[in-house]
This record gives sequence, structure tokens and C-alpha cells, in this order.
Amino acid sequence: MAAPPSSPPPQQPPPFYELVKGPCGLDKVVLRGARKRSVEVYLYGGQVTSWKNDHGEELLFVSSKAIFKPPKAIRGGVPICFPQFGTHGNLEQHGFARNRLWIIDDNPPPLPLNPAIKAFVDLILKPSDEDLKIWPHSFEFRLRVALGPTGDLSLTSRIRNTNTDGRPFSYTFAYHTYFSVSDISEVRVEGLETMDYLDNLKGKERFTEQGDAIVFESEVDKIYLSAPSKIAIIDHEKKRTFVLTKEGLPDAVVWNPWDKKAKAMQDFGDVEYKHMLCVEPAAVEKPITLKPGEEWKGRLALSAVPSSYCSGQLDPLKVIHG
Ligand SMILES: O=P(O)(O)OC[C@H]1O[C@H](O)[C@H](O)[C@@H](O)[C@@H]1O
Repeated sequence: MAAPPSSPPPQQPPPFYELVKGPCGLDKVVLRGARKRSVEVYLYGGQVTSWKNDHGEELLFVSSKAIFKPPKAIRGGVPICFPQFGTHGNLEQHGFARNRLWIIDDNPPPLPLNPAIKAFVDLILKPSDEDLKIWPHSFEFRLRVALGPTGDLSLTSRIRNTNTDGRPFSYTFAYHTYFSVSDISEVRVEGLETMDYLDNLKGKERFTEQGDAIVFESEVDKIYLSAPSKIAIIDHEKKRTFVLTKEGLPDAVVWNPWDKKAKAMQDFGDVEYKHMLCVEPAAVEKPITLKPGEEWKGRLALSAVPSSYCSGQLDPLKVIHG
């Protein structure tokens, strides 16, 4: 008997976003792309906590001890540091945006988007009366998180001064990105060599980076100034390169707490420092100033590509300039 005609292959469901509950009942948005690609964003902090490639492998680091409970910021992913980076001001470390509840913005002002991007979400944060007491400025902070057609993750921030009293405001900012790496001693960062930096471990003193590329053998906490728009993080063991592209964010912070600081952090495993690296596009040295009605835009785009070399044979120009 003749076999029944084969039915057409099932259509792949279109990418979409869904709202689900995470730990402690916190809402999170899940963006799905082709194959096993996905991105997760908590409304708490407007914080991306997961970015998976087409094999479903996690590309961002989140601590196994992360606390998903306000007022503690989630340890990992991409915390948003605003309106202050670090201790560069009088506010709490890294400002308050990372421990506030953002909401989904269903009707954001137009923002050009690659038409191939089907999975994205817009969030918004406005100050509460309590926030206005500690930082007396009215603002609208819009964040678009998008999963691109090739699995790229992009975050676009638009911050608008909505003060009605005519006053400008200034802020510092960072996308405090935690990358997942196989072994920190097998990682190098390219694009920051020869840059000037402020060393947070030496009282923010200014130095110039030496050598070919940045490698890691001990604690590091540096703010590279006027860093290039592309930075590569090369994971030799995984044979994977993260390419980070930044716009509107002149600086780049590089942080790994290493063993002693790791042990001192309540929400971070003792040896997890081996499996993470923060490279954070930022505006720290020169705060951004907005007059009423003005808007600033700062963008981060991340892609993860196979490293086309065995060890140390990478042509930095290929990674940095595509
Ligand atoms: O523990 P957090 O407040 O999240 O800060 C974690 C780290 O963030 C940045 O990378 C700073 O440069 C570091 O000085 C700080 O230790």
C-alpha cells in the first residue's frame, strides 16, 4: 500500500514575548527567537538576566546565590546603573534604577528598528515620589531589549529630562554586563590595550594600559576612558568571542572581584569569579547633562561568535573591525 503523502513540515511558531513569573513572584519577560534562542528581562531593575544562543547555552552570568528579592539588585545579567555609576556621587552604589520596578511600555515613541527583529520589549521607569526625594529630577527612562535575527542581544536606553522647573540634570550610567566565561584565566579582552583608565583599586588614579590585550590573574576594577566602540571578549577554552558594540557610551568598566571579594559578597559564590567577567559600556568620567526636553540615547549590542583561531592567534583587527 502506498504511504500516505507526507504532511508539510510543521511551521515554526513566530517569535513572541511572554510574561511569566520568576522567583519570589517577580515578573519577567521572555523573548524567543529561532531555534533555542531566548532573552529574559525582569521588570525588577529592567534587568536582562538571560541570553541564550541557538543551542540554548546561557551566555550571561547570573550567580547561583543571586537574590531575586527587592531591594537587593540581582547579581548578574545586565544591571542598569543609573543615575549614578559606582560611588561617583551621593546616591547608593550604582544608583536606584537597578532596584526599582519598571513597567512594560506598550506605546513607546518611535525608535527605528531593524524590520527583521520580531522579538523585543519596551520598558519604562519614571521616578516615584520617594525617588524624587533622593534625586530631585523628573525623567522618563525607556529601555528597549531586542533579540536580533542572528541571536544578537541589544539594549537601547533613552533617557529624557521631564523637569518642569527648567533645571538640567546630570548622571552617570553603565550597562553592568556580566558575561559567562569558561575560565577567567583563559579569557582575554581586546580593544582596550593602550587605553587610559581609572583604577578603582588604587583610589581612582589614572594609568595607561600596557601590553597587547587584557588578561586576568587577580582582582580588576578599572574604568577605561574613551574606549573604542567595539570590544572583544575572547574565551579561549570555549572558542567563543563576544563582540560588544556600544554607542553613546564613551567608557568601559572591567570588573572581576577575584577570590577575596567573592567570599565577602553574600550573593556570589566563592569560586564563581572564575566563570564571569564584567565588561560594562558606561559614561562615567564625563557625566551626561540633559536640559528639560532633551533626550539621550545609549546602546549596547552583543553577539557571540565562534573564535576562528586556536589560541592567541586572533587577528584583533578582524574582531574589532568586523
Ligand atoms: O556589588 P555591586 O554594587 O553590584 O558592584 C559590583 C561592582 O560594580 C562595578 O564593576 C564597580 O566598578 C565595582 O567597584 C563594583 O564592586
